[in-house]
Amino acid sequence: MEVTNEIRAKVLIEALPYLKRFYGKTIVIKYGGHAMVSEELKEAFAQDIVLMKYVGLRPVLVHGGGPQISEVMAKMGIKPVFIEGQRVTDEATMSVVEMVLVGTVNKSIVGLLNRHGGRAVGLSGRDGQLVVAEKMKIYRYSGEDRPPEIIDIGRVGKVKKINPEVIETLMEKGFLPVIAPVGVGPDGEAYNINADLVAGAIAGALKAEKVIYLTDVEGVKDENGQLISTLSISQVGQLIEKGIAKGGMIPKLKSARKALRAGAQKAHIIDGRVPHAILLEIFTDQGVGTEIVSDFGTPGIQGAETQMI
Ligand SMILES: Nc1ncnc2c1ncn2[C@@H]1O[C@H](COP(=O)(O)OP(=O)(O)O)[C@@H](O)[C@H]1O
Ligand SMILES: CC(=O)N[C@@H](CCC(=O)OP(=O)(O)O)C(=O)O
Repeated sequence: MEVTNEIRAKVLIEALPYLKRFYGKTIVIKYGGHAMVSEELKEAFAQDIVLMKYVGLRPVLVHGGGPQISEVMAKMGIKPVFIEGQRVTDEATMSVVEMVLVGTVNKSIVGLLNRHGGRAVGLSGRDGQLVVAEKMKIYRYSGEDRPPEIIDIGRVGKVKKINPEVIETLMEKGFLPVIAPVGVGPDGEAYNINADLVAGAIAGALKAEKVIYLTDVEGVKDENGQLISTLSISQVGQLIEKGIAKGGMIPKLKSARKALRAGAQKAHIIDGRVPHAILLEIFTDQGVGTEIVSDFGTPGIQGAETQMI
């Protein structure tokens, strides 16, 4: 198709209401390890983030790196094990996690963004006590008259508190924070935290306009494999309880629900394999993936879902 000047102008004008609406607003983006595939996609991703920043939005990036951790573990002869989407993390695994997330993945994203003029600064949740962690226990429902089974998954954390001052200070000075999901425990020790949970907690603490999870599926699918375009937080429990949302989708949905309850406006789960997925979501009428919205006043559907506490 020939791109005429008329089409070029139309595309820019279509973005105008979104530019006005989101000017000065904080957008938290979770960049999943599965979305960091080709060089071409990484470049498109970096352009989107830097463009957002230059048109006056305040992006904050939280990245994952699960597949990259598993790859290094495999080379070391350690077999990755996941329970409810959480990596079982013993001491040896924790060293690999921190080395890969903070030492390799974080630095390469910072480098990529800075090549595009992003003024990115890399941090882990240990810097400035940004992400205070406590040990996560997994409680599994084991029948009506029985106490829940407690599963110990090692040095895996959940977010206890976010101290956002360090990222606020960086953003005020025009820097772009890029955060690796490693938290700090009460004795200064490192905790491995699922990046979705960190992104949601940061979005909640910053009362972000949006939290966007970039992943490797179109969005959340229903029991028939059809894309759900809008989901309210009261439907999240049921999707998990019925086993429709499984594995890595569970922490995304729970974290989105938590972010919205804490004051973030909206969450989106979108396909990071689509070039410029973020721009399409924020600046066009079409919207992509699944949006998750609040429905205060509607009681949540509670069930016997496995709880990550
Ligand atoms: N209901 C669902 N809809 C869409 N994806 C789902 C659903 N349930 C489970 N998933 C799985 O969740 C995965 C995304 O989570 P994950 O692998 O952790 O990605 P990331 O590394 O991007 O965080 C998808 O690839 C898909 O296999
Ligand atoms: C506890 C836990 O599972 N932590 C994750 C942290 C990285 C992550 O979340 O990466 P993705 O977003 O790419 O999946 C892990 O070890 O894989």
